[in-house]
Amino acid sequence: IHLKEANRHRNCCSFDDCKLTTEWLLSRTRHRPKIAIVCGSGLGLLADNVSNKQTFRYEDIPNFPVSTVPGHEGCLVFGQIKGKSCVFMQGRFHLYEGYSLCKGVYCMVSGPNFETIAEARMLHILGSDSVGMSTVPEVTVAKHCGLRVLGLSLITNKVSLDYSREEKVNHEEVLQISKMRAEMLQNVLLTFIARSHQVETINNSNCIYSNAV
Ligand SMILES: O=P(O)(O)O[C@H]1O[C@H](CO)[C@@H](O)[C@H]1O
Ligand SMILES: Nc1nc2[nH]cnc2c(=O)[nH]1
Repeated sequence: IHLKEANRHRNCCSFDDCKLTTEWLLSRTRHRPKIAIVCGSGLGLLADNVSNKQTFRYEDIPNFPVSTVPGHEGCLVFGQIKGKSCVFMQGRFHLYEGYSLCKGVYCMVSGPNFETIAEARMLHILGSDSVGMSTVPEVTVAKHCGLRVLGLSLITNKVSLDYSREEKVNHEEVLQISKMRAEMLQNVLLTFIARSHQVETINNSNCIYSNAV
């Protein structure tokens, strides 16, 4: 499947676009890497010595962005190093190429009921990417107190924008998905806490990254 060139420079793909990319890759490789390495300019050779190598050109992967900079081959390379599955990105994406980080807007409604389809459509038109019933009040108060805040929200369900859609959101589904993803979130939290001293260092050096935390 090839996307039109114009589509390739969109900053964000939808959930369904990313799902298609994931399924396409999962069905073509047996590698299930836990380590991913993004190779900088001219450093694509870091992937040269992997065993059981499997290479996909970015342009052949559905919904995948393409590299435009010389020295960035534009390949996703799966392989093993010391028996561990890895994936290398031979070519990365830069702000100056028109790519940017995928940021989302979280919006809160007071609940306890879920938003109606009309309300969901309104939030969508206003630019919201996700909706919950919490977090905003806590963050507002925390910022007033001068605290630095990191909000982690688990996206548990799709919000319906369509009257013909049969499925309705329900709290049981939210709890079920939360339970399924709790371990993953726990790992994110553990890693974050373990590395929080790095964040301190980065903040103290006034690196732009500090704005993300
Ligand atoms: O925001 P938390 O408390 O995680 O729970 C969210 O999930 C519930 C909806 O199923 C609501 O209570 C909403 O606030
Ligand atoms: N407002 C809102 N809060 C949620 N919390 C979990 N799922 C939802 C949802 O679909 N809407």
